[in-house]
Amino acid sequence: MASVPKQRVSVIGGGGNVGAATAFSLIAKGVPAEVLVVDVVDKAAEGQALDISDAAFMMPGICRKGTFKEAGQSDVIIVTAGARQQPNEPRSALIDRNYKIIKSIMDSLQPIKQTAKILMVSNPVDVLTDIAQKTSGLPRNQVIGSGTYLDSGRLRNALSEITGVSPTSIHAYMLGEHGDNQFTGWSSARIGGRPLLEHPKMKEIDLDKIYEQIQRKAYVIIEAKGSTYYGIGICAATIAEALLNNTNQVFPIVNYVEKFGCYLSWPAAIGCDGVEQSFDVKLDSEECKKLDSAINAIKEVCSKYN
Ligand SMILES: NC(=O)C1=CN([C@@H]2O[C@H](COP(=O)(O)OP(=O)(O)OC[C@H]3O[C@@H](n4cnc5c(N)ncnc54)[C@H](O)[C@@H]3O)[C@@H](O)[C@H]2O)C=CC1
Ligand SMILES: CC(=O)C(=O)O
Repeated sequence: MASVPKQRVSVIGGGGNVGAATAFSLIAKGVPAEVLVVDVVDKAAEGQALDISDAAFMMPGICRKGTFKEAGQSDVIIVTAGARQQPNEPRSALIDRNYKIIKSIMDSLQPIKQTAKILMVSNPVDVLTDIAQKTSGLPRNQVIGSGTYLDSGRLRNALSEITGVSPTSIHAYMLGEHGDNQFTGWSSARIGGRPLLEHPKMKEIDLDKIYEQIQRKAYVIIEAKGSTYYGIGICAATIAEALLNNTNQVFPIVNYVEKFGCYLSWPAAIGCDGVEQSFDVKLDSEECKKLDSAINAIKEVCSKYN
């Protein structure tokens, strides 16, 4: 039998769609980690872990079912547990159902390894990251959420179709909240070292229409097939890889930004200590107003649930 990798990543809620897609993405990306699938429904965790372990036979990672106690001793703990949206339901409506689940999960994980990093994915992710940090007892830099990394990927794909440039060479963010209060950071967007909006193909584009397409994409997928999971699976696995390998890659993710006094979706460099650096994004006056709306919406919910 091959030796067990030294680093461990646990996926809580791994019996469900997002958790299984995340565990599978970790294995398929070749992350050399022991991936534990943990779920309150033991049989779902067992089935997903066995299925994903079949995909791992030629990869450096391994996958098995795990317990909450084992998960608490992981290097990275990814939380995807909880209720998902019904068609047309906003993410914010999940808070009543999911905040109790997140609090009970943080209790079940205790004692949590002091160097562990928690990556929240369950929605509403900006608020639940705040709740997870407070209930886990870990420092703020070690508790983050996937935030608008997924939305920014959706944006970069759409911009790639318009400009004909690879999405990896388009630097553009959805910011604020992974929810209805997200906004596009058009004024900070860059392509080939130039402002994105100066690209000839962007001149005749309706920016509001692109924004709406990105902001609505999850609703469209949920209406069509019930839930979204492949995109977030690869996003969560990529963030986990940055945490394990200390890459200091910049992601628009949920992190605590001192000057705003709350967790929100904002660019940060991610390494082995969690958040290594947060950035001051250049915004125009309209974008500043949208940022204020996102901060107010997040703070209002946080104040009710803490
Ligand atoms: N942040 C993001 O970009 C995204 C977030 N999500 C969110 O991810 C969450 C999960 O969505 P799906 O996987 O589609 O739902 P799902 O219903 O397929 O899976 C949820 C899983 O959580 C488990 N669970 C419930 N309570 C638990 C507990 N106390 N401990 C451990 N496991 C528990 C369930 O047994 C189930 O296996 C939802 O909140 C959804 O909104 C979904 C897509 C993208
Ligand atoms: C469900 C969700 O949060 C998303 O796909 O963006």
